Formats: sequence, structure tokens, C-alpha cells
Amino acid sequence: MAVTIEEALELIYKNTPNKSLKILPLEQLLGYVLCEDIVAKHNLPSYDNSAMDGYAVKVADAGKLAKVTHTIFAGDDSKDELESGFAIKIMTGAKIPFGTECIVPIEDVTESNAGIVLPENLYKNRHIRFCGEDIKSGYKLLHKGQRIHAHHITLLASQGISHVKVYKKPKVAIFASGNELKMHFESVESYQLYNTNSPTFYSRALELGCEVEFIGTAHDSLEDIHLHIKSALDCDLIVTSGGVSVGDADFTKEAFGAFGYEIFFDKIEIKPGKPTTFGKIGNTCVLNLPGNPLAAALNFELFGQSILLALSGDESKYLNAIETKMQTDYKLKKGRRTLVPGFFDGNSFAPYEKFSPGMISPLATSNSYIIIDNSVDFLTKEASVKIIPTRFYFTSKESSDLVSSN
Ligand SMILES: Nc1nc2c(c(=O)[nH]1)N[C@H]1C(S)=C(S)[C@@H](COP(=O)(O)OP(=O)(O)OC[C@H]3O[C@@H](n4cnc5c(N)ncnc54)[C@H](O)[C@@H]3O)O[C@H]1N2
Ligand code: MOO
Repeated sequence: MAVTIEEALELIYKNTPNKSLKILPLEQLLGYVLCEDIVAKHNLPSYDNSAMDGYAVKVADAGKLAKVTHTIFAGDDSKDELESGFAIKIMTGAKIPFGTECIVPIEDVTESNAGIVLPENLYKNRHIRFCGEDIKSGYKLLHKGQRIHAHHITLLASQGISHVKVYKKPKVAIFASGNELKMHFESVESYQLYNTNSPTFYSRALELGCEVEFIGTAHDSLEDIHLHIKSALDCDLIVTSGGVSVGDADFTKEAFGAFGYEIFFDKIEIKPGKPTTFGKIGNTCVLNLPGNPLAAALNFELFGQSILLALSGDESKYLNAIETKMQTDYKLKKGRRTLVPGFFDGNSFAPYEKFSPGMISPLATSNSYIIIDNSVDFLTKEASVKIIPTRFYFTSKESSDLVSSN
């Protein structure tokens, strides 16, 4: 029996094993998921310092002449003490002298031979950056389950944290099956075609932060598919395409069966992509996608990406949608929930006009897709829809409803 999209996703999240961990240096952390909390060891700034190139002065000297004694630069270990009637020239980022009440920017003073004349209005603490005002020692900077982006690297570097514990990236093996398929580096006869699914999944899995192995293209024979499965079993996820329908040469699930394949679902109430199959061999997850390229790519977006998120250790492991409106009217056949690719321009969603599961061109000009509920056969222009991006990440901590209904 076919499962619903929600049931399929639930089975995916329930049956995806925990990841193992490793320690990595800061320069290699980008895209990994933290497997430990990170606590600040130092205040930031670690000393009171000047926010401007200017003069360290006393507030009571407002409107008066102050004698400039010397200059402090960023990086100087100043132990000076400021006294009334005097000013110490100071550069941005330099440690302020003891007794400083405010910093006056260079452009706000009048220079004279005897010193500088200070403006009338001086305020206590103006242009001073205080120790710990950005980060306090002991503050939890990052936590287990966060995916590391460039601005998290900023925090780690600010603390001199050089090595952290992360989850290993999901390791994905890709292969396709079909006697008609040739690789892009081979020549094709008039009755053959290039395997476009495997390079698509390979690149997309890399984009999604995985280590990827391309195992090859198998012939439609049990023996050859067995060989490809054996070569892929050391990975966290095997993604295949082709051979999952009811044709005389559709051996994929049978071939996996020889390795103790535990199938969680092998049909989904979805169009395209009905024969999409998910299961496990030991600790290795398996996603068998249909051969039709658009069906395969869209189902990889929805189910493949969910498996990868579940495997990554990322706390924000659920796909999320952006609510927008339709750019045009859209008519479709009622029946099964339908995946429709299209382009979201930041304002509205333009569905791809005419597409079928065997096409390869629709996704190249799309940046998202919508899932239209089976109860809907017409979406009017301006109707509210939920787009799921294919070109940028948008995930959330909580599972959300991804389906657009009237
Ligand atoms: N009698 C039925 N026939 C079909 C049904 C059905 O329910 N009853 N379902 C159709 C649907 S829907 C799909 S989807 C396909 C799925 O078939 P398979 O997964 O077995 O895929 P293949 O037959 O191997 O190939 C389908 C199609 O896609 C091309 N293909 C396959 N692999 C690749 C690749 N790596 N790169 C590019 N193109 C690929 C292949 O040449 C075929 O044209 O079954 C329907 N039939
Ligand atoms: O289900 Mo097929 O995947 O429609 O093309």
C-alpha cells in the first residue's frame, strides 16, 4: 500500500541511524554540525577600548583647553592614567587609559598650539567599548546540533578555539541502472541516452554538505546491480535511480533483497515519483528513486534531502517552506498530491508551464517547487502557496506542513 508524504517522512526520520563524530580544526569546520556545546572562555572585548580615533578625556573638561601628552595605538599595553586638563590621543581599538571618561573623535576638537579645545557637550562613556559588552566569559556561544556557518567560525576564532567535535558528514553512494544508459564521458548510440540522474544526485548531495561516491551505471541484471550494491555498502546512504517500476527489466528492489533489504515503504501517494522506495541494509539507508529524471530529481529534493538532514545531526532537520502567492492561474489534474517545479522571485511563484516526469529541463530554470494537495485542481493567481527551495537552505527545528491547499 502506498504511504502518504507525511508517513514517508515519518518513516525516514524514525529509521535514520545516529551519526558518529570526529574532531576537526577550525579551517575545516564549514558545513559540519557541532556535536558539543561551545562556551566562551574570554570576554569580548577583553579590555575597555576606544571606538574612535580621537582623544581620551574627562567630561568635566568640556569646552576647555586640554594638553595632549602622547598617543596610544591599538596593540599598546597602556598602563597610563589620565588626569584632568589633559588629553591622550588614542586610535580605534586601543586600550583606554585608566581614568578615561569619554573619547572625543579627532574631527570634533579644535587644535591649537597649546593643545586641543574640547566640544561643549561631553557624555560619560561616549565612544568607549567596554570589556565583555559583546561576549561574556561563560556564555554559551554555540550548541550541539548547530550547523557551522561562516559567522559561527567568527565566534570560535574570537575565542582562540582551534578544534571542535563535529558529526561526520553523511557519506552517500550514487549509482543508476539501465542498459540504455551511458556515462557523459562515453559515446551514445541513437537508441541510448546519457545517465543524467547520477551526476545530478552527485552534485546535489555535495551541495547539501555530503561526501559523495559515484559508483557507476549498472546494467539491468541482478549480477551487475549486486556488484554495485556491494561497492556502496560502506556508505550512510545509497541513492539509486531506475528499475523500480513493474517492467521486465526492473530488478532494483529484487537485487537489494539479496542483501537483507528492510523496506519501509515502496510506494508514495505522489506525482511524479510514486515508485520511490526507502529502506535499510544494516545501518546503511537506501533510497531507490524512479528512472524518470524529473521524478527522480524532485523526489531526491523531498525525500533524499530529508534523509541527509536526518543523518547530519543538524537540529534543524526538517524541510521548511516559504509562504508566497501564485504568479499565474494553474490548472492540474485532481487525484494524487503533485510536485510542481517553478520559480520564486521573492514575491510570487511562477509554476513551470508544461512538464512531464521524463523531462530534464524544468529544474534547471526552477529554484523551488510546491506540493499541491490532491483535493485541488485549480490554483488562482494570488492563491497562497508554500514553496520549498531547491537552491538555498530553509530548514526548521519543527516539522512543518509543506502542502499547499486552497
Ligand atoms: N506499467 C507501468 N509502467 C510504468 C509505471 C507503472 O506504474 N506501470 N510507472 C511509470 C512511472 S510513474 C515511472 S516514474 C517509471 C519508473 O520506472 P523505473 O524506475 O523502473 O525507471 P526505468 O524504467 O529504468 O526508466 C524510466 C525512464 O527514465 C530513464 N532513465 C532511467 N535512468 C536514467 C538516468 N540515470 N538518467 C537519465 N534517464 C534515465 C529511462 O531511460 C526511461 O525513459 O515507470 C513508468 N512505467
Ligand atoms: O511516478 Mo513517475 O515517477 O510519475 O514519473
